[in-house]
Amino acid sequence: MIAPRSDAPYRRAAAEIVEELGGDAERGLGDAQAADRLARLGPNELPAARRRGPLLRFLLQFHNPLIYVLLVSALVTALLGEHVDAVVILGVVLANAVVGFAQESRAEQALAALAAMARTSATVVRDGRRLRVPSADIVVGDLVVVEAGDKVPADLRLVAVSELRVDESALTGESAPVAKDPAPLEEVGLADRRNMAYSGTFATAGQGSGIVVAVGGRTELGLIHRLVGRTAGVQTPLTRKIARFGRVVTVAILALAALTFLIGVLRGRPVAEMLTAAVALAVGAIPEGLPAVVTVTLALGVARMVRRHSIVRRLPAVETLGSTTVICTDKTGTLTHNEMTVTQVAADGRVYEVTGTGYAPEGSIAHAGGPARPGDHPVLHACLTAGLACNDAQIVREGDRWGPVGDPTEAALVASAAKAGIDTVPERVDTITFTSERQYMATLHADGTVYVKGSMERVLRMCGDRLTGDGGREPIDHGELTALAEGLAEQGLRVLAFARAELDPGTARFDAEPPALTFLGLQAMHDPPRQAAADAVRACRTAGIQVKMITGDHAATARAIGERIGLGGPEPLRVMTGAELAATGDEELPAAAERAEVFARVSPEQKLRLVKALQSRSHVVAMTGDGVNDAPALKQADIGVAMGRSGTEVAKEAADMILTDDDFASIEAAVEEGRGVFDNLVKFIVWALPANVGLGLLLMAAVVTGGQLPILPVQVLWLNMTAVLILGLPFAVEPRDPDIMRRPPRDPSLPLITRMRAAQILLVSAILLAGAYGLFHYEHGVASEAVARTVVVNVFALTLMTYMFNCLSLDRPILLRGVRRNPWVAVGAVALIGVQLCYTYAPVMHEVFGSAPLGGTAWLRAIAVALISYVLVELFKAAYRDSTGAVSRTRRPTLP
Ligand SMILES: Nc1ncnc2c1ncn2[C@@H]1O[C@H](COP(=O)(O)OP(=O)(O)OP(=O)(O)O)[C@@H](O)[C@H]1O
Repeated sequence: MIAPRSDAPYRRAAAEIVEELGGDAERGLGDAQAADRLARLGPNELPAARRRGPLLRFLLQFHNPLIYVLLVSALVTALLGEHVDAVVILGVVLANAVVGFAQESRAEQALAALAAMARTSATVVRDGRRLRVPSADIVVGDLVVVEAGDKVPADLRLVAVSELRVDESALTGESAPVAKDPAPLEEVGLADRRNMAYSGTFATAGQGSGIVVAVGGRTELGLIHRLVGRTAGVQTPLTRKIARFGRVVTVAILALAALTFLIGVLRGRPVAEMLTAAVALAVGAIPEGLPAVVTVTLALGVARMVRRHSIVRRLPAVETLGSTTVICTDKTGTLTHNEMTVTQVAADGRVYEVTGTGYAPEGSIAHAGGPARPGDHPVLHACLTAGLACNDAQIVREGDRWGPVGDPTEAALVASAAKAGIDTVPERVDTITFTSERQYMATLHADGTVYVKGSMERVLRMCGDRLTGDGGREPIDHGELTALAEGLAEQGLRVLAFARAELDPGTARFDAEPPALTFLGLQAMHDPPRQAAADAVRACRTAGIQVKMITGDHAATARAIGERIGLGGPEPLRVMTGAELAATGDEELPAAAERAEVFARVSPEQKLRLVKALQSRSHVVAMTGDGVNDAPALKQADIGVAMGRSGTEVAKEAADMILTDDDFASIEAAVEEGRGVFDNLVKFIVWALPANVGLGLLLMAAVVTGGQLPILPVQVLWLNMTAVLILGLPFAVEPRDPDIMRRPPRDPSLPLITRMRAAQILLVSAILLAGAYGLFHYEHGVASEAVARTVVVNVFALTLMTYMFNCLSLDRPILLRGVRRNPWVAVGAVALIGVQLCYTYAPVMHEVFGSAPLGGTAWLRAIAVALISYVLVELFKAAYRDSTGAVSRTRRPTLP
């Protein structure tokens, strides 16, 4: 890949590099020094993929078969001496390009803004203090700290590590994490990649620190990036499908236009007239605006989701969200606030009540109605001390509130210890960190004491006896303690168990596992459920979406919280534990996974199995996760959702969507937006296509029956420029249907345009054909050709207007309510009437477009067609609604 150079940083001693870069391997750079380097050398960003310049993007708007047709026809028209027509066509082509350019730029801007939001942050040491800064602000010489879950923000020459493992697959394709083991500061050591951590890779375990040797485009990732030059597109499966549909239709219509031309000429009609007919046909029938509308609607949907706290990382997720059938969610932080407060402590056979709220170290500990001074309750004292000793968190005062720094579970233990006046512990010399798999944490202190805390099951297994009030020990009764813990968990409390052991003072390290322990007690903490989450769960149930809780917590805690959030509705919750999951074979798992609402004591690996099991039952699964080990499940899920606040960079990178507020309600909101985007697209397409089909049919009918052309190319262009744009616009800002979350999820295998919608499109096309063709011949009999053509244009414009009202809901009549919900509908209607009056009466329009003034009865006839169309479509919708009876009624998804 990249030839190793003799001066490559991994071939040099870290100390030498630190000196050369003017850094400090302990205190890092100074703030001012870092700011200066940032200003001088620029941000730590990969050079943006070279974007096409605005001029090129504008010119590309002309790269479109329809535009070619128009340009050729402008040329032919000019050669025929019709200069006005030629200019009109060119004007329309230009306007079309401007509109397309503007829409595309808007979509790209929305997506660029998103990319900026999804940027990562990193930990640096500056002036001896650790800070979290945007990765872009990192400069060469910075001392960077990475921990499990972090993305390495720049190329680092490592100076110190502790069990650091790095997933370098982004760089090397090798998926097994690489153990990092740099040479000491002054040495070169093995002179290989183990000395380094590279930008764009992920720390999957342990931690380490290193000096930044390269940033941005100068990192190894940057070099590769330059070689590959990837450009991120705005395409999704849907936009691709629509673009393909557009291409097929375009080719078909061009062929049809050529055929029409040939038939006409063979029948002896003038070539110029047939050319005009063919051009009008091509212009009228090709749905040229469709792909742009789809892209813009998706981009607008993405922008709305940001306002509702979800950042979509991959555009296709917007489409998938609308068809989500199952949401698997974490408990802590997503369904609850992740604000832990210890409310009860069980020690020495007693249960103590702890008062106080939040993380404030203010409150008291009471037993049997009286205060319990820790001095009189040595086991209680030992249990609270263990909570403070085996702990990496702090509580800090912010204004008049106390907040946690670090793991909220641990911060709660700091607060409970403080309430008993315990605030110091012996110096710590070694640690076994907590992981969800390990389920405990252990610390070794200078006086030889080992403190352990973790889940009840795990800690009890390590305990041989328990501490008694007189300082002695007695055998433990597992059954009794388990019952005690479950009693607390059933109240929805998160229960941690505490234990300790004594080693020889001066022991410096843990051997593999902690020794046999003495049980101290339990602390149970309250984590208030989120009210918004409960509402959102209810909304999901109504929308036919199952919500499942997946948690590492105890089954009883999970069940109690699940009940409070309303996961099972009125029915009792079905809980499956990780152990049951492990005992269930791949064949039975899908059915079991579908049945249960709560999965407790589940490991991240089991999440992956669960997603696959649900998908095997044709579910579209959204899954949340925040840890390093959640990444595979997030990738496997149809919608991987990472937590913006608590999530690791690894999880965010694997996810399709990031919640900025970690709240379950935001997932529900995103699903709602996803459904809305889809709905609006369908509405727009169902509304827009009849104009194309109707115009195509009208022109073919005229040529086949040998009559005069009922509409000229410039008049078709007029309709495209006015009616289609003015009336199409309100669809872009159309609010979601109020009953959008009362429908079942969309079946992703269904086509965008179902049979019923296709029938509706054909119905309106037929009305347009009959109305325009009939009135053209009638008017032609009593008035001039110009008048007859003006009537045809007005029939199209007015019918598209009444049809817009039909399409505001695809299944319910909502004429007035629709206007109140979306005032742009009224604006569009009034504007359209305005421009049509201008078209009909302004002399300049007569010149340019060949229109003519209409009398009152001609207007009435055109209006009649529009109204008849409105009524017929409403009847059609009603008939369809009655025949299925399904549309707006709640329906639970049918479970096999
Ligand atoms: N910092 C910690 N130290 C020791 N034990 C812990 C710690 N945090 C949690 N535990 C114990 O481990 C169990 C599992 O915790 P874990 O963090 O895996 O659940 P969780 O992933 O937070 O739950 P959720 O999936 O709902 O977010 C908890 O029930 C608790 O008993």
